[in-house]
Amino acid sequence: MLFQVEMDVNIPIGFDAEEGARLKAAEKARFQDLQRAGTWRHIWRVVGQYANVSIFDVASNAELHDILMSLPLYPFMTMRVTALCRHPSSLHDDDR
Ligand SMILES: O=C(O)C[C@H]1C=CC(=O)O1
Repeated sequence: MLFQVEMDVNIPIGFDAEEGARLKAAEKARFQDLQRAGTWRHIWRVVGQYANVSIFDVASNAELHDILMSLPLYPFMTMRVTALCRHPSSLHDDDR
């Protein structure tokens, strides 16, 4: 199952810089593990914002929920999730 997830990150001004750096490093490692596994299929930076648009490939809504809630930066994120399915005109068989 494919989902588009839009993530906006908002770390408050004045948040401990060392803890912020630790959380960002943990987030990057978690992201790269999920990317290698094929679960976090795509990510793009939204120009001019601390935000991304991502595509996840998961087995269930519950799996996506658990992944998103376990992200190190989750407490500082606002997310919008959109379920996707293959467009009938697509040439790509893996769009599902
Ligand atoms: O930078 C972000 O958009 C937040 C998050 C998503 C992947 C990652 O490494 O950090």
